Amino acid sequence: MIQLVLVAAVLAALLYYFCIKPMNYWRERGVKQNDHPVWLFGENWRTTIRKESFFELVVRCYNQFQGTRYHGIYQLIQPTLLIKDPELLRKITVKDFDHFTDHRSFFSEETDPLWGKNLFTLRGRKWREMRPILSPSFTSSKMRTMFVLISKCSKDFVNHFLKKDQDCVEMEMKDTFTRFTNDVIATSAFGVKVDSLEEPNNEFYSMGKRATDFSGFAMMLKFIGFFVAPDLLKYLRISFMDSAVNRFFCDLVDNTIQVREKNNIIRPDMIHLLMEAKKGVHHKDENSGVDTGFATVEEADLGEGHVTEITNLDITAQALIFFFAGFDSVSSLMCFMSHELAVNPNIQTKLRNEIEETLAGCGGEITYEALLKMKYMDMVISESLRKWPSAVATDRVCTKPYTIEAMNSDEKPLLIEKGTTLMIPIVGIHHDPKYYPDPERFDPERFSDENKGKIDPFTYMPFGLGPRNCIGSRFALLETKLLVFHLLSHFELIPVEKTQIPLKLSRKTFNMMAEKGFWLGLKRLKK
Ligand code: HEM
Repeated sequence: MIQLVLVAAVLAALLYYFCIKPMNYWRERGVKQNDHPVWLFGENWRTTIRKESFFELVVRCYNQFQGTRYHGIYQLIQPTLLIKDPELLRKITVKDFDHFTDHRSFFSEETDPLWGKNLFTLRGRKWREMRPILSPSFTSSKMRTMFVLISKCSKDFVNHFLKKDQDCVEMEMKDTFTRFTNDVIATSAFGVKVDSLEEPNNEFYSMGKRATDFSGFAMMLKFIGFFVAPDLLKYLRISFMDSAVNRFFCDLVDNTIQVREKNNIIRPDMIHLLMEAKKGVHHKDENSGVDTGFATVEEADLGEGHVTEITNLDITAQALIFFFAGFDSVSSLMCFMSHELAVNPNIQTKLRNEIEETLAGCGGEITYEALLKMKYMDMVISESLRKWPSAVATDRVCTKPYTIEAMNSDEKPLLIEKGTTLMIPIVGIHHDPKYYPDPERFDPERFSDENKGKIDPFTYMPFGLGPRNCIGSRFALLETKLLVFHLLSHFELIPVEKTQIPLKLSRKTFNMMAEKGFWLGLKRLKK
């Protein structure tokens, strides 16, 4: 009997400690929070039972407690401070960046070295060392070099469909665009040439799909496990990534490095820069400080004669995060943009007119400079990223205690403890009518020369904010512009029977996917 009581007491204590107590974290600090958070699941309950997409979750959380600058939520059992006020976002991501240098990570270097060592997950000094090594891969001069590689992939892509000799080709765009982004990142990050439309089952593409497949219930459970009890998973040596995928990418990078070293091959790609860094050679290029879009943080002072030690595993980890981001986020942007162009034919016509004028202006062959000068292209992409940001939210972890001073009588100074997670609700802000009237309307004019000056930079953040923003934003934009340029030069994007209008988001995947896929028709233009 005593044993039974003891077991019950221990269970009750565990239940209280793990399920109930964490859900009072914000209340105890006088911060507004949901009165009845779901034990153990917090705000993630509806996504777990697939009643809500992550996009919907972020918008719903953002809209709680209107008029406050921040409030508390629970991501599973993790207390998270959701920041809504643009000025506070500026402080956290730029001015007082020193207190919030890290992203949250639940991967361990031991069980998932490729996830644990990549730039997104790296923390503190390790991140400060790695970011300046990778930044030179994305400067304007590197983008000019990439332009040639990406142009080739874009032309191959369009030719593949021109060869079909059909007036209209109907297809699911996520699969199609992912094949394109796969080939682009394969050549520019890994130095590998593949054509995933002509060879649909090539190993690079299959492994990429396996590495980025986060669908399914088992994956959902794994995610929850990593979130709620990362140490337990580490102890049990459960890894996030499939071991075959790990091996494939590690072998690929090892072999590439060996062949290049043996044959003295120099290719202007990311593996080359990392190989140089491994030897202790640092490339200084324009913007080689941490380019944030809003501020430039100089390269970290690592001390006299400091040489960052880089292993082949580090190189693979960085190449893999580039691959992951390039594979999925960019293809999502292309899908949403194509959908909007298909359902807004007047916008598509205006963009095609600009494409034709630009092409005529540069003698029938698009140049890097001419592409970058296209204003309407820029406006359409900016609006696509506003309405459908591939990353619906991002985060920061407090690395040094920080106080948010009170701004009005409803607030008290709030001490943020080291280790606290903060959410930057990108999609919530992008859909706030206060900043973007009629937010569901797709309207590139919001970003015209006349209007864009009115947008507060801290209310537009598809690539995040401050020194920890997206390192690949220029690359993503260049790739999307080139693809759309070549595509619209030859085809009209049209809705077909299977096109879902209005588009609904899938509740089954972690990444942004359309519930019924992105079905569209490519109708050949009569020339
Ligand atoms: C449309 C495409 C893309 C979108 C919307 C996107 C968005 C983002 C966002 C929101 C973040 C977090 C920023 C923050 O916390 O402030 C991020 C980080 C990152 N992105 Fe992207 N991204 C895209 C494409 C790419 C590409 C093509 C690459 C690489 C080739 C890339 C590499 C990275 C890396 C390495 C980080 C972590 C940076 C760090 O922690 O220092 N992304 N991205």
